[in-house]
Order: sequence, then structure tokens, then C-alpha cells
Amino acid sequence: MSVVAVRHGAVTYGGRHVLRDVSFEVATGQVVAILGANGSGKSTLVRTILGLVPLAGGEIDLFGTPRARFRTWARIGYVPQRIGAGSGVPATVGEVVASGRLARRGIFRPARAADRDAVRAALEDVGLLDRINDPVTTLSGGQQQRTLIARALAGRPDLLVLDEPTAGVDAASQEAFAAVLGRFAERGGTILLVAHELGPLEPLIDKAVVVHDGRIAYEGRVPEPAGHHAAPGHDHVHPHAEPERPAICVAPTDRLPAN
Ligand SMILES: Nc1ncnc2c1ncn2[C@@H]1O[C@H](COP(=O)(O)OP(=O)(O)OP(=O)(O)O)[C@@H](O)[C@H]1O
Repeated sequence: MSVVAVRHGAVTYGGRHVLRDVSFEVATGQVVAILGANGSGKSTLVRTILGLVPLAGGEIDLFGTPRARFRTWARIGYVPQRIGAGSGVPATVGEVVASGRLARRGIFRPARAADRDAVRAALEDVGLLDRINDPVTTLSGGQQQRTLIARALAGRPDLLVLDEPTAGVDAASQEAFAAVLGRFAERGGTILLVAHELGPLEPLIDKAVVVHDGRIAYEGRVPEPAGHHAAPGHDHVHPHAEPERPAICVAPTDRLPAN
């Protein structure tokens, strides 16, 4: 069964085409990475899948249901790029993660033991249970990202959608991320993630979808970054036991430094 199916998807911003004729599927249990350069349309694609951006053309099905009729949003956990700049309210780590239970329990029903258990389990999974009562603002960037993953996991979703989860995150947190996502996938979860560079996530990826200038330029195994063989330090000793993978530039150096 396909969890996400996009057919001939098109998106325009103010009359400008940002996505054109995009078609791809994410099957149950698959881990799919959307790759591409800055501004190619990756975030727009996931935001459109989630219903945050309207389609100008084409169709999207979620769990076999046309997106317009899809109601079981609790089946999807979304991890945005960053915790927002903040509302001025110093939420604790536990409160942020508990907000991931709202779609499951309904906003007017008080949290039950099952909700509290799900929050603690999710925090344990990302290695932050000891920070449950700390304000999120006291966490490092990588720990804040792990809090967002815990929030999504607390809702016990079938599909996790992550927008550049490891961008600007320290190496230790990237490894922790990969381990958390690996466990989610092992439990049968489906993952769709946007990435600029895969890093430690690469072994998890079943399929890469490369977006270039609003179109799908490639779909298949994770491509090696262009110029990989020419990179300094690449001594070319790997046995060519596996077929060569296509070389597509997925990690160009045009990324602006994070502020
Ligand atoms: N709300 C918006 N209104 C108008 N144009 C937008 C909007 N959001 C994105 N765009 C434009 O749409 C194009 C695709 O942007 P998008 O953020 O989807 O790219 P991306 O591949 O995710 O880039 P990045 O890796 O930098 O996040 C860009 O040209 C961007 O400037």
C-alpha cells in the first residue's frame, strides 16, 4: 500500500511555478529522502503533501485517501526544521512533547496515563527524559531537534515527515537522530524526510527522490555526491562489488551559513 502518492503535482506561488508535474510514491515501511539544492522545492513538496500548501494541479493521496478527504492526521507526525523563534512562553521539554498527543486525545480531554506514558517513552527514545522539566530554550540546537522528533513520536504516528532534521545539528545529535529513526523504521514506521546532506541517515534510506528546479530529476538509490571520487582523501580503495551509483549533485555548496 502506498502511504503517500503524488501524481502530477503542481504548485505555484503568486503565479510562479515552484513544483511541476511531480509524481512519486512512498510505500508502507519505506524510508524516502527528498534531496536537492537550496530553493529546488523540497520543503514546498512536503508542505504540500501535509496540506499546508494548496495544489495548483495534480493529486495527492495519503494512506490511500485523497488528501482533501483525509482526516486521520494523527497518523502523521511532522518534524519541522526548527522550534519556532518562540512565543515568549518558556515551555518545558515535557510540554512540547505532550503537545504531540493533542491530535490523539482531542484538545479538551485532559491527559491520561497513556498520554503521559507516550511522552516519557518518546523522550526516552531520543535520550532526553532527564530534561523533561527543563525549558526547551535551555537545550542545544540538536537537543531541540530531538525534542521535536519526540513530539512527533509521542503521537504514535504511522508516517514521520521530517524537514531537514539534521541541518546545522552537531555530529552526536545526528547519530542520535539516525538511531531514533532507525528504531521507528524497524517497528514498521514509514519515513519521508527532506535533506540537504544525509550524513549518518544515509544507511536508512530505501529511496532517494531528487528535486531540481521544481521537477523530479531522479528517483532511485541514494546518489553519490558529484565530485565524490575527486574529493581529497578519496583513495579509491573500495572494492567495486556493488554497481556504481549514479552521481548526482545532492550536496552543493551553495548553502548559506546558519545564523
Ligand atoms: N511562501 C512562499 N511564497 C513565495 N515563494 C516561496 C514561498 N516559499 C518558498 N518559495 C519559493 O519557492 C521555491 C522553492 O522553495 P523551497 O523552500 O520549497 O525550496 P527548498 O528546496 O526546500 O529549499 P531549502 O533547501 O533552502 O529549504 C524557492 O524559489 C522559494 O523562494
